[in-house]
Amino acid sequence: MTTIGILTSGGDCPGLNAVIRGAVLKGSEVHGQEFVGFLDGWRGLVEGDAMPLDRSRVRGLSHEGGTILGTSRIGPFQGPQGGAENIARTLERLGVDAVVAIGGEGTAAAAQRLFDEGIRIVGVPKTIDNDLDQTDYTFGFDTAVEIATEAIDRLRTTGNSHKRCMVLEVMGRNAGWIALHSGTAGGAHAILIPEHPESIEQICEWTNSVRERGRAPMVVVAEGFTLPDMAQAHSTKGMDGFDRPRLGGIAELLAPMIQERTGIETRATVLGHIQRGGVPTAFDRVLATRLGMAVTDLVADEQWGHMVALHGTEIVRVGFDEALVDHKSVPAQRYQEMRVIFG
Ligand SMILES: Nc1ncnc2c1ncn2[C@@H]1O[C@H](COP(=O)(O)OP(=O)(O)OP(=O)(O)O)[C@@H](O)[C@H]1O
Ligand SMILES: O=P(O)(O)OC[C@H]1O[C@](O)(CO)[C@@H](O)[C@@H]1O
Ligand SMILES: [Mg+2]
Repeated sequence: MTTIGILTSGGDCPGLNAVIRGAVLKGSEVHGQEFVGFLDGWRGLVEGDAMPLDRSRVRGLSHEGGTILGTSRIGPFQGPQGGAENIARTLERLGVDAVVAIGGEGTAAAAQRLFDEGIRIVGVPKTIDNDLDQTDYTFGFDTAVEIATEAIDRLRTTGNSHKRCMVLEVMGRNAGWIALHSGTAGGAHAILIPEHPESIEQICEWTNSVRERGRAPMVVVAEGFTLPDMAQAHSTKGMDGFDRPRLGGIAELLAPMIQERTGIETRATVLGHIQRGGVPTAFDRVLATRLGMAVTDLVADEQWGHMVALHGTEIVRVGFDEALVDHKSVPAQRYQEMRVIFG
């Protein structure tokens, strides 16, 4: 009998619970596996803090947002109990044979290091940012885009009523996927993403041309966007749990610049964690459930150091090392495709 320890790490996102449910149901039914859940991401693994996970615990979970296991940005190499050797001892003490880490590119990087040092670990890709390579989509992204699109629709009506320029800031860290997809779906007049800096003059040219047609400009900006003279993404919120700058606030910076240069009254909205909360879309529930089920096969086949991924409509297996070669950024051509209709 194989016992699997599941953990969720990094920012939470809708669909995590559906993965856990998919894994527990298929693993116990098809492979005779048993499950425990490590609490609060890598912290639970490092400290041996786990809860039992059986069929009854995962009942009805596919539509529930968040993660029943909790999550954090604490790393597996941090603290006196961290590091592969200590973790191996903890796993042995708890009778856990394999670890399933559900997370984004940061979690995959940590899992790769643990795998290199002998831990039997596999992964499931997740993040609203959609920036993990070697998978076409991560669950959570579709839900975030849906929420951001609804925000654009709502900002549009109030913007139109007051003839204002509305600037919406969305998440994504150093990737512009949420901005590009929600901006496209919501018909934004300009979409600003980290991969492709735009000057304030260009942004104002777009907003002016919208006003000249008698419309209220709608600008969507990703939190990681930079103007050409900015050395790094705007950050005034200090560091995260892994000592990286927390991004955000670029919309508040841009709005007065646009207003001053164009004379159009401008308002900024920062959507924030609303993008990560609540129920997953049907697409995310299906993807998450399939990934959760597939990861139990990966464990049964002892294919350590791999994660399940979406290629087209198929669930496939890829090495963490392959997924970590590149960060999945918005390609120039994908941005240019939309940019020709800005303004
Ligand atoms: N290169 C690394 N080596 C060791 N640990 C890492 C590494 N990168 C990230 N981690 C650990 O894994 C945690 C999760 O990574 P991160 O915070 O980047 O989120 P993520 O998995 O990318 O998910 P999301 O982007 O959705 O928040 C980090 O907070 C950190 O503790
Ligand atoms: O929840 P926290 O720690 O504030 O992190 C916010 C970050 O997490 C994400 O939501 C997911 O990686 C990013 O888009 C955002 O920059
Ligand atoms: Mg990430």
